[in-house]
Amino acid sequence: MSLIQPTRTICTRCSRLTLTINQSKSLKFHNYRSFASSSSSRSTNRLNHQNRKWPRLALTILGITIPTTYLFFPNNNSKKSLKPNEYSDQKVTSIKTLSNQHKLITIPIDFKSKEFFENPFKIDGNFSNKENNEIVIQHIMIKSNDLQIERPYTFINDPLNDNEIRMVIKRVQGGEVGRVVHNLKDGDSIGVRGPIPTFSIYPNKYDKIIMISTGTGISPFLQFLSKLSSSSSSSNNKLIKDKNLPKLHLIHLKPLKGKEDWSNSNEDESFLPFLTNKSNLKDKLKITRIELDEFLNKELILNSLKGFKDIEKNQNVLFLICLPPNLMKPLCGNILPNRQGPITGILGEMGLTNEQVWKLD
Ligand SMILES: Cc1cc2nc3c(=O)[nH]c(=O)nc-3n(C[C@H](O)[C@H](O)[C@H](O)COP(=O)(O)OP(=O)(O)OC[C@H]3O[C@@H](n4cnc5c(N)ncnc54)[C@H](O)[C@@H]3O)c2cc1C
Repeated sequence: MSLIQPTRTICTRCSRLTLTINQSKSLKFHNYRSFASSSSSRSTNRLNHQNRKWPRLALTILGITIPTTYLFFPNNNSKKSLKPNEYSDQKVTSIKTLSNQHKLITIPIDFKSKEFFENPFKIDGNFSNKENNEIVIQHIMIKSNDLQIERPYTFINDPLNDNEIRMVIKRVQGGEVGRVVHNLKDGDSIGVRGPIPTFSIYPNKYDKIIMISTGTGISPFLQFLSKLSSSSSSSNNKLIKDKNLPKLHLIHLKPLKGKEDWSNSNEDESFLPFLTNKSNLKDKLKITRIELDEFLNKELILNSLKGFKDIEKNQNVLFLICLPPNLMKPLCGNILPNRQGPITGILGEMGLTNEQVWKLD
């Protein structure tokens, strides 16, 4: 059975869309009504009679063919795949309130978008070295249509595993994109581009990886641990197996008194209670919570790093730090414009270098 496809043309006179079935029996929807109403002679009536039949037949054919055509040849504009360099409207399928300031946002990803997670590219533009188990931590950009500004957000899960990206978005006072996201309702759409690489890491290269965060600074670590967990449990990845995983230590500062500890809730399976139960990370992952006392307390940090002394001189330790400037500075020194800056503060005093400490925005 052959499909009769209407040809789409734009009328040069009136610029309106014209659907044409077969060039010889051109049916111009926008002309039909005026043609029929203006005819008065017999011949015109006969023509009218014929024409009355044609539209009915044509409409019947179109009624069958347009939906069929749409099914098999969907319009390109309807595809909503993610692209790193171009915004597309993405549907937000779930919005959960985690605290007064935090919302958990879920955006499903389609089959085509998966390639960016399956074969992620790195900051240097090259594809990740999957054979050597390189893991790329990624973020997406969300834009505010009102002000035409964009902000980066790091998802907390492994999209390849979950077919969706999930993010925790904090609303800060006077914040524009935070306001836009917090006003969304389930089913609304938002402009997204990405994924974009944040940093990449070869976990097998290290004996121990220590991650220190507070608030939404934990997001890159939740993503890293989710990706590590799914790659170590995947049967086709022979190299990252439990025994090859580094020791993992996540030190997450507790929120100030009176604020909700969303990362310790059961609201999402990337959060701490689920991470600690992931069978393939269980023996490797240690989670320490530190009471945040406005300022970073050296004693508390050193206490939480107990056992670290054993490997202090070991080159194979990596610190990943994602803290706001007021906490980053006393721990390891602030990030300088366009570069990491020297390792100072508590970690600097311990003799750690830029090789062993990565500061994250
Ligand atoms: C790589 C990367 C990943 C990120 N991932 C996340 C994420 O997963 N979740 C998330 O919530 N944010 C994340 N951020 C921060 C985010 O991109 C925005 O900076 C933040 O949401 C504020 O944007 P806004 O438009 O709402 O506020 P803006 O209009 O940019 O800021 C309004 C005011 O709030 C201040 N402000 C900005 N951020 C904070 C803050 N954290 N605390 C207090 N005051 C602040 C600004 O200085 C300004 O005065 C990430 C940033 C980077 C660089």
